[in-house]
Amino acid sequence: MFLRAGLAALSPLLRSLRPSPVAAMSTGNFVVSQPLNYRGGARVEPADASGTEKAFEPATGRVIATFTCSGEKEVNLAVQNAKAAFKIWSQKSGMERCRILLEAARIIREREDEIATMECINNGKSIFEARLDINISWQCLEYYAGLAASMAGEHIQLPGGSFGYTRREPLGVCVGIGAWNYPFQIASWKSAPALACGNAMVFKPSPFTPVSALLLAEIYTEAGVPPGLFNVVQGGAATGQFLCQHPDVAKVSFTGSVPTGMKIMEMSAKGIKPVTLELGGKSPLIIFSDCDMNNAVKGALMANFLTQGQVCCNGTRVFVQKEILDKFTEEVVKQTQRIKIGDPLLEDTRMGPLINRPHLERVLGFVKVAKEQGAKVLCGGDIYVPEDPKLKDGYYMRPCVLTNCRDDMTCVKEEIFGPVMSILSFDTEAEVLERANDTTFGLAAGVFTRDIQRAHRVVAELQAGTCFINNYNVSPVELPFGGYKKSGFGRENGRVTIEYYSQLKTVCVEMGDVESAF
Ligand SMILES: NC(=O)c1ccc[n+]([C@@H]2O[C@H](COP(=O)([O-])OP(=O)(O)OC[C@H]3O[C@@H](n4cnc5c(N)ncnc54)[C@H](O)[C@@H]3O)[C@@H](O)[C@H]2O)c1
Ligand SMILES: C[N+](C)(C)CCCC=O
Repeated sequence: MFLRAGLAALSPLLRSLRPSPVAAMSTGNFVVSQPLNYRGGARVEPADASGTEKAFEPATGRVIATFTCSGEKEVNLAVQNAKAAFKIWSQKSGMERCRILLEAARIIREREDEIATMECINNGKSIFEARLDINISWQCLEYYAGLAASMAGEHIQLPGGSFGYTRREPLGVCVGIGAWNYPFQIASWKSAPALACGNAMVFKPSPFTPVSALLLAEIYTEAGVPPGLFNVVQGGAATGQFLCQHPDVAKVSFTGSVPTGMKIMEMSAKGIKPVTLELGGKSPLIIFSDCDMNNAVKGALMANFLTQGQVCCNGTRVFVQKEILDKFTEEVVKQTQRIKIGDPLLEDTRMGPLINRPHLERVLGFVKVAKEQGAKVLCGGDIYVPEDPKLKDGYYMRPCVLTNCRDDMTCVKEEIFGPVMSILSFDTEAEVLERANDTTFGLAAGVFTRDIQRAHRVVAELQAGTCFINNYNVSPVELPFGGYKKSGFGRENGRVTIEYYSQLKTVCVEMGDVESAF
């Protein structure tokens, strides 16, 4: 223990002697040189393979890694490592877990720039946004560290001095499967509550963004978790299936699309495993004529263009009350055209490339269909080629604002997952509520109005798990996040998530004699 304390005291000094990894990283020169699997507290090459994948730098179109997808044997090794670590970790007190998670949060904060840079290179989001994501990530660890120390059951008095109590116990080995739009943040949102509750985790990032979860794994190890407590396996559907079907996995937490979520639920049902599903959306943003126009315009941009529009909870159906439609639209277009697109590692860039070529083409395809169905493109919706020659093969497009939209158009009904905002107009509150709720999704919704009674009345009627009043896409870790309807169930963040990573044991204690029925 003293040795560990001594090393911990020395580690800031040792870190300051390391060459800064950030200084060496810029767009166009990073390649992955270390194994991308993490097991037993170290990076490892997978023990077997189920194919290979390539990871790209979206800003340049360069391949940064060709890696082996983990097969059944590697998945099993990761689960067995997690099982062994679970035995040690689950015996620790909440306070002991709290200290280690706080140390991990501190290291993330210290390495924020390096992690954010890695996120930019592999995902394409701007460094400005990536820093926000990493910020939210360490806050999430801090938040659950705090809850770890105060997790407790109940004491219930029974007749005759007898009593009962409840214990909140961990589940065991939990699996996290992530999407590519918030790679580090998703890994943090899943692992922090899981570990705080005393579980171990095997995490599989999206094959498009395999890199940054490894940094989190290394940080947990440096902070002092037992080797094997947080493991990373790589791959796509096949690797994900091995994880979900593994008999020693107690829970699956999934972030991704609705069709994959259905498969995860089916597989988990066979093993009676609880699942958390954080799925897609097509969220409404309702702008009433009495809104603060400046804030409403800023809110609409926040609701549509973060991470190049590749955000699950984006408010892509922007309903604007008729009286202010023209003024609002004009201002939204003006501000959208000002968004600086380009190299995501430059400080003034606010929009980088989309995740890959097929996805860029898919998003442009949605714009094409929108035009064919009668929508009008007010700006963007086309490929953008930055001046810098090293970016010419990147996956850039101009953010798009569509008007003349109708509720039955494809661009209004389907999740595009790109920088495409559809503006619709409405007359009355009752009408807009009906139209806003007319979707199979229910992830998020927003309302801009100065009328406080209307604001609360409207959100009470909106069928969405996360609602914003006079803002959009902010995500304090203290607030639960998750969906209604086909956008999934279970929650991430907030106190309630403890319930999704633990189980309740009831203990009934007799203080007298047994009154037998026989
Ligand atoms: N609600 C949320 O919190 C949230 C957050 C981010 C993204 N999303 C949603 O994610 C989608 C985009 O992400 P995506 O394209 O990575 O989604 P996806 O469903 O294609 O993939 C998500 C993850 O599932 C894995 N996977 C794919 N098939 C699988 C299978 N059969 N079994 C097990 N794992 C499998 C993938 O490899 C990946 O890691 C969008 O719909 C978006 O709205 C939701
Ligand atoms: C941090 N945001 C912007 C709320 C996004 C959460 C994850 C959804 O894709």
